[in-house]
Amino acid sequence: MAVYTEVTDEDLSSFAAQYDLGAVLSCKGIAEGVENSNFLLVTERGPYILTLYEKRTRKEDLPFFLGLMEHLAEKGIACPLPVAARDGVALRELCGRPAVIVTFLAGMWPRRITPQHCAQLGEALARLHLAVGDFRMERPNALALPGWKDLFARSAPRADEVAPGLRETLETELAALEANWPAGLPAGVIHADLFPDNVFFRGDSLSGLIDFYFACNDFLAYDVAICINAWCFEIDGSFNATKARLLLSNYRKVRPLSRAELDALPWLCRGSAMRFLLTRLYDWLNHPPGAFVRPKDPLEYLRKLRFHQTVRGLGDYFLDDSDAAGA
Ligand SMILES: Nc1ncnc2c1ncn2[C@@H]1O[C@H](COP(=O)(O)OP(=O)(O)O)[C@@H](O)[C@H]1O
Ligand SMILES: N[C@@H](CCOP(=O)(O)O)C(=O)O
Repeated sequence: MAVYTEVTDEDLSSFAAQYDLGAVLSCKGIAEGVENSNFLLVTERGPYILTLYEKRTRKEDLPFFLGLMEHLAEKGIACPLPVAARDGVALRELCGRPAVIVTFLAGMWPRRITPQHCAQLGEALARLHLAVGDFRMERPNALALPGWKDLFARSAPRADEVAPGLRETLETELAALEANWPAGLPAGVIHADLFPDNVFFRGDSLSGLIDFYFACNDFLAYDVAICINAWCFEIDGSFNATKARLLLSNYRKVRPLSRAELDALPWLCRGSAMRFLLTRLYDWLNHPPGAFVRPKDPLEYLRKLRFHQTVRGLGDYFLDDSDAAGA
């Protein structure tokens, strides 16, 4: 994350006094991430994460996110669990922001992605998709086509400052996505931001998933496309087919992918590239002065988008049906 809201010692002590967590021993802003303000809060009971929800996280969506984490934890998915204060309520307010304490998840996110990380990710993503099958709350995806158009409209006047011709590229691609976006694929609750920094490993084993604050209802295969973009490209921009093959084959061992989902992958990958290109572009152009945050590079996602624009089917990803659909 980042830290957008500073919390004074006095604010923190009266906030923590509402919980049965003992005295606060330390509270330190976490530099990673970009969306919300996160602090590592150490109390007499151990380490916790204190999150203050910022700009893109709407207060009315918080019961969905917190309910989802509780549901997943009950289903045996390792993820943070909201901690209730003495009155039984987890969602509170601190420094004028909605705020929650969640349990601390041990592990580290992988700085250098290996094919084995991708294999474990594929299985964990499919398990997540099965585990939410009976989660009854819903949240439409605010960052689907209408949300992309809105972000584009707000960034378009200055887009060419980031790369010459970017405005026109985005406009043309949005029209193509609108004309070709798949319909009727299997849908459910997706994580929607399962990047390497949201997946923890202990040693070589995946130990848990965090950051459910973009979770929403959408096509399950769109979550797969988000992961392909986030995990299967190298720093030099090249696509790593071995990583994608392992991600897909381990996913489908738990949840098979239909023919329609496979055929839709190129468009889902283009849409996912567009989504992260647009949020990064908007954040790049609207960086809050003085905030403790490192905006992410929008052009990384422009390069990924350009790659997917050349793809016509699974073969262009050097994948075939047996990699993805089942042997
Ligand atoms: N439950 C948790 N357990 C351990 N570390 C966490 C937990 N939640 C967040 N973190 C730490 O905070 C960082 C940012 O959290 P994240 O939820 O990704 O923030 P944001 O929503 O702002 O992107 C993570 O990379 C991790 O280092
Ligand atoms: N994953 C997004 C940014 C959101 O950051 P996170 O800290 O919530 O993972 C991106 O890379 O653009």
